[in-house]
Amino acid sequence: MKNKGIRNIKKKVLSKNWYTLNNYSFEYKREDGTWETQQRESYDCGDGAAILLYNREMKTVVLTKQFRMPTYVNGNEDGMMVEVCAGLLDGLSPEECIKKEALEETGYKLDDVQQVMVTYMCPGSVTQKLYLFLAEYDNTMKTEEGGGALDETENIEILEFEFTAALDMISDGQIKDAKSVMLLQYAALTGIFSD
Ligand SMILES: Nc1nc2c(ncn2[C@@H]2O[C@H](COP(=O)(O)OP(=O)(O)O[C@H]3O[C@H](CO)[C@@H](O)[C@H](O)[C@@H]3O)[C@@H](O)[C@H]2O)c(=O)[nH]1
Ligand SMILES: [Mg+2]
Repeated sequence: MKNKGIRNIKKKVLSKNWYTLNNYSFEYKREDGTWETQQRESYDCGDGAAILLYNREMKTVVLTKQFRMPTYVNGNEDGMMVEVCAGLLDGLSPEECIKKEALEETGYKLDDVQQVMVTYMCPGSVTQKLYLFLAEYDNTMKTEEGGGALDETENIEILEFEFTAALDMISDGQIKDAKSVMLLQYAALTGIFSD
């Protein structure tokens, strides 16, 4: 840890169930050189990877739809979220993870994936680092049914949209998952569908 303005970090586990909630107390060096003690709760749900599957010829993208409880209890009417395929690393490299998740959730077997960004999605309270990928797909790569791992009760619906329709879904609020917005807008900004 390289920041000389931070010292005496102490971790206390507040909750350790599915994921882990820690409280960190630490000393922070202010501009006038004095040290102040701060407390920050920090939710550790592991790092993850997400991927936008796109087909250049058909100008389509593959997305998923699933129930997300944390959104249901905070204003998302039916709790359903349209998202790019994503999952937690669970000890795999980001690339290994996203290939496994893509097969499990969408049924597409990917060989080439392109990492385009690494982001902290909620840096004030969640430790998660998220690796964002793009990959081309076509029908020959659909080797499995998809839908998510049965033992994880994921119940994932696979959706295929015209790219322009997916962008419209951001504007009209049907897509409101940050990683999905970022990847779709990245695709638009870098012109992956232009010849
Ligand atoms: N029993 C139980 N199961 C849980 C719990 N929390 C999550 N799960 C299960 O664990 C699965 C994890 O699936 P993944 O595909 O690995 O992850 P995800 O939930 O799709 O995505 C996570 O990572 C993304 C990328 O980092 C994140 O964007 C997303 O918000 C989430 O944290 C979930 O689908 C769900 O079935 C819990 O508290 N209890
Ligand atoms: Mg997932």
